[in-house]
Amino acid sequence: MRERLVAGNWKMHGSLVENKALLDGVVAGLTGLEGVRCAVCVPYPYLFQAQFALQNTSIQWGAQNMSQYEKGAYTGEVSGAMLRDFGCTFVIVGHSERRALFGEDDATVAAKFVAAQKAGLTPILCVGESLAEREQGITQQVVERQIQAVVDQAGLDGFRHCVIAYEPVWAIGTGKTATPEQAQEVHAFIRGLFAPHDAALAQSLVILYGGSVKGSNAAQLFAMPDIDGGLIGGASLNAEEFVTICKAARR
Ligand SMILES: O=C[C@H](O)COP(=O)(O)O
Repeated sequence: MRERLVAGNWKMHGSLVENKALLDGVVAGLTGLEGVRCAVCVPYPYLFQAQFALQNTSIQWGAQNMSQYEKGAYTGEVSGAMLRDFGCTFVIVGHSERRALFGEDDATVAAKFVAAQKAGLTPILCVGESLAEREQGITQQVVERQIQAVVDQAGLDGFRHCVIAYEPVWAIGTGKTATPEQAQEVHAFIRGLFAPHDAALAQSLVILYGGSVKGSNAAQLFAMPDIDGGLIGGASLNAEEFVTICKAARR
């Protein structure tokens, strides 16, 4: 049986004071919870704060981006090894905000995926179509292209130690959630891309849904056969809401 995972993506939110309350609330709410792995992906400056608060808990932590380069003259960049130094398990790569606002193309995302694994991190690879692409009926082509770019650099083997997050861009931060059926259709499609090459790998892939997941809609989404958990933006900034979502993902 595939494991369940719920990861929070705080995006560019928080402060030392706010984070303390949020982390305390998450720890209190999730202590003793079994049947689901929980994590938070925090802004770089707060990695140490997350590590300090979560190190003796079952909750894991990670970053929201990293450099594709190992080290060197790359002003402003953060390497995978640096994230490991702060105990990160996960790093998000290819979030649609990085793709759309910071010019990350498929090849760059793939290079980051490879660099993350090299550093011992588990990449959470985000894929998903825009509203225009959905309306053109090319959701599957877009998602396949984004995944193929990573297969080209990481090989199929690269997918043995990663998480995929399907995040339709039109559902991110908009309050407009994909219906469980819409999400399931794409999740099954993603799994199906791997099945002809390696059926066991396809079955073992952890595929999260992201896009306006809330305490009130999480259970219906997580009830779908190919949805293994969620990547949670806005709702991960509220401890009670995040805990509710994590509980909804329990097996
Ligand atoms: O990484 C998380 C996604 O972008 C979803 O964000 P959201 O839950 O605020 O819609």
